[in-house]
Amino acid sequence: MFLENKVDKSEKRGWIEVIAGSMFSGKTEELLRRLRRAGIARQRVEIFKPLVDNRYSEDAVVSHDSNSIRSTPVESSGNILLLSSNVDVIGIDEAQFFDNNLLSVCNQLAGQGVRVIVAGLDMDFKGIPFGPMPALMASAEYVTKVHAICMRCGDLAQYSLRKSQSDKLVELGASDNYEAVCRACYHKFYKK
Ligand SMILES: Nc1ncnc2c1ncn2[C@@H]1O[C@H](COP(=O)(O)OP(=O)(O)O)[C@@H](O)[C@H]1O
Ligand SMILES: Cc1cn([C@H]2C[C@H](O)[C@@H](COP(=O)(O)O)O2)c(=O)[nH]c1=O
Ligand SMILES: [Zn+2]
Repeated sequence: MFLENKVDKSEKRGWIEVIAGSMFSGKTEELLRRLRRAGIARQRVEIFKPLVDNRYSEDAVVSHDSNSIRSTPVESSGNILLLSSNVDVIGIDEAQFFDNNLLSVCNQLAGQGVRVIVAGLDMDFKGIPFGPMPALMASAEYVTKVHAICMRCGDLAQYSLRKSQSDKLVELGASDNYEAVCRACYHKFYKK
């Protein structure tokens, strides 16, 4: 379980937390948990997600278990900076879909004393690091890797297997088109 630093009223220090993993690994649930706790601590919280992610809702971050929180959809990472005055905590979901400038945006916000919590897929369906996620994981103070359960053998899963033949990097979906699988089941699927 992630434990928050105590708020030091004399000096406002920011940092970056990354929650990374495959689809269905609980990234969004963990993000929502941390943001709700920040709200209980009366911190000012803003949540952003990429405009492209309209899978469940236009203006909410929604988990696979239908938990949700209001969020602002933004077209590019630069918009996050513009919309982040007077906040203590910023949550960003589906970070893999943002441009590579997201790292600089998060570093600037952390430098201004903001706690930045980023959730996203660490790998795409090909097993390749996804968008700005690897750079964010390298720069973050805290990285939490969460795991799903392999839908084929019950082991811990870290891959998002795409069931359709599409080769596009961005293809929205859930269990209709994706399965969480472990390393062995992922490679077995591609050897067939
Ligand atoms: N294969 C799976 N492994 C673990 N949880 C799963 C799986 N398939 C569906 N779920 C559900 O998904 C929830 C996590 O959803 P969510 O936080 O939206 O994940 P993520 O953001 O990582 O895709 C779990 O609590 C569980 O109810
Ligand atoms: C692996 C992979 C996934 N996507 C899409 C599918 C979903 O819409 C999101 C991931 O959502 P989650 O909250 O992590 O379940 O990303 C994609 O576009 N490309 C991929 O390679
Ligand atoms: Zn497996």
